[in-house]
Amino acid sequence: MPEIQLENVTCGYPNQEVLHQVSLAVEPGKVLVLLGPNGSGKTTLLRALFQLISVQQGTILVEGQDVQRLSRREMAQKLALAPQLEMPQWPMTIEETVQLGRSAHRGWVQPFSGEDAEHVETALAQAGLTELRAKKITEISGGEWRRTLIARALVQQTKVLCLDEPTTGLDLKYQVEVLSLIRDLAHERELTVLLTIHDLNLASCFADQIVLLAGGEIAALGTAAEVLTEARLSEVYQTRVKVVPHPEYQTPLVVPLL
Ligand SMILES: Nc1ncnc2c1ncn2[C@@H]1O[C@H](COP(=O)(O)OP(=O)(O)OP(=O)(O)O)[C@@H](O)[C@H]1O
Repeated sequence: MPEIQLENVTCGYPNQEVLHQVSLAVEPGKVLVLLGPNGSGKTTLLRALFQLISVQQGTILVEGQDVQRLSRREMAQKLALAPQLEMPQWPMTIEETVQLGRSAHRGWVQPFSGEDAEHVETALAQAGLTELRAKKITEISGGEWRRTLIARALVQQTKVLCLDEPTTGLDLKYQVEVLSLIRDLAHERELTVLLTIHDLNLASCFADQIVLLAGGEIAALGTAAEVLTEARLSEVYQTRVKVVPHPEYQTPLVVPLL
């Protein structure tokens, strides 16, 4: 059974329908990468999955259950999101922010357990934040904040992890570290990952499956080699590209032509 399944999903905003009849499935332990030009509907798809916007038609299933029937708490135990646009509001520390990710498991009033603390330690280390844990989130860099959001999602210990542009603002080392970590968690611990990204070459290296969105519809779905073709990318992104074999791996490398 797929961990996540969208069946003919149509959704959007009061003044604009964004996704039209989108169907896709993510198998357990796989990394599915959503690609597509600005405004193609990637974030809208994640918002629909998390019920932040309602689905006008179709269904979204998580572990075979309709998300519309799940309570907020059940959702938070099944799905974690590292959002794209959240801004740090209060002068909390990085550690306190990451601890918030445990609330779905212990509720707001129960004390923090040893198990909660262990998960926080692990997530801080995985996101490279152990040394920075005491820093106020209002006084950290954009990349440190991005890693804090990823750690807060990891600490939820859900089976499904969704990340909206997780590498934006990260330097090269952390782009590779974050995506390697997420891919390893998927392949070794059966975490199911759905992420959006603009870097076609990172998508090519790290995705098990790619969905290319264009104008709220699926333009292509498959492996990197199946989806990332010169003709399709040039058409969808309206710019010329060359696709060559990666010098080290069996994945396509996309080079823009000026
Ligand atoms: N809150 C909103 N209210 C109304 N329309 C919105 C809202 N958020 C996004 N849209 C519109 O929905 C469409 C899809 O936006 P979405 O954010 O899903 O695209 P995206 O593929 O994630 O883009 P990007 O790569 O720029 O982040 C766009 O035309 C956008 O203007």
